[in-house]
Amino acid sequence: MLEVNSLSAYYGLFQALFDVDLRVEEGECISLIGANGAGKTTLMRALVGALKVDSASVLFEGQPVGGQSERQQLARGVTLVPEGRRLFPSLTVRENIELAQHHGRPGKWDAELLFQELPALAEVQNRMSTELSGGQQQLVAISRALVTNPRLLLCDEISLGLSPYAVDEVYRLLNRARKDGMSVVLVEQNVQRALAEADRFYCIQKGRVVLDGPAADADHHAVANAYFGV
Ligand SMILES: Nc1ncnc2c1ncn2[C@@H]1O[C@H](COP(=O)(O)OP(=O)(O)OP(=O)(O)O)[C@@H](O)[C@H]1O
Repeated sequence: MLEVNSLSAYYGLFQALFDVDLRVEEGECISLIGANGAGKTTLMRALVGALKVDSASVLFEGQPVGGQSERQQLARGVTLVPEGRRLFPSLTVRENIELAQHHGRPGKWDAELLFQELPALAEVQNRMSTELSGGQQQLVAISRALVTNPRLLLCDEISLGLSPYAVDEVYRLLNRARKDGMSVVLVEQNVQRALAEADRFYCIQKGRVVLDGPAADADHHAVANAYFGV
């Protein structure tokens, strides 16, 4: 479904990614693991079309992503849940979700299905998104992505700063969406969680993939070494 071949990415003269190869198959969940500044967000931005990269280096269903806008990627079924949530503060929960739905693809996921799945969110649907707890805001951010009916969902640090209960809620929603065959790429700072949620993982260090494989068989010692670069 998604193919990344020898991807390099730059911020001006600074090279942030070096020859990254990566695959995501239909229905698969992969985790990107790495220390701060390793290049995970840069990779996500390249996948969603938000960063200019060589057009042949990222292919979604055989079509180049490079040179496409985030909007075009959304229309093709690739949606990012950005780090920091980026909800519209002047809109209610429902308005935030409905606006995203309006810009997304038609499909099964809409505001009504989400409120059915998340009764606690339904109760606060008319509140301003800024009045919600961090965990609830993150559920809104994921909901906004789900109602675009993506085939590939990219999640950047969706558990950051949340309570353990809220983290479980966030992953419960994600796993519910995965049951419909959605593919997922996760950036997750909690390595245990990253391995527990994913089918496969890629460990990135200083812009390079240094270790990858099935998450279930991951050697935690090797992952820790790859993560810290020892
Ligand atoms: N807009 C930018 N301009 C210049 N350099 C940048 C920019 N964004 C990121 N970088 C640099 O690119 C490298 C990779 O950053 P990136 O944000 O992709 O890492 P990350 O693995 O997502 O880190 P974190 O976990 O802190 O979010 C870092 O050295 C960072 O300083």
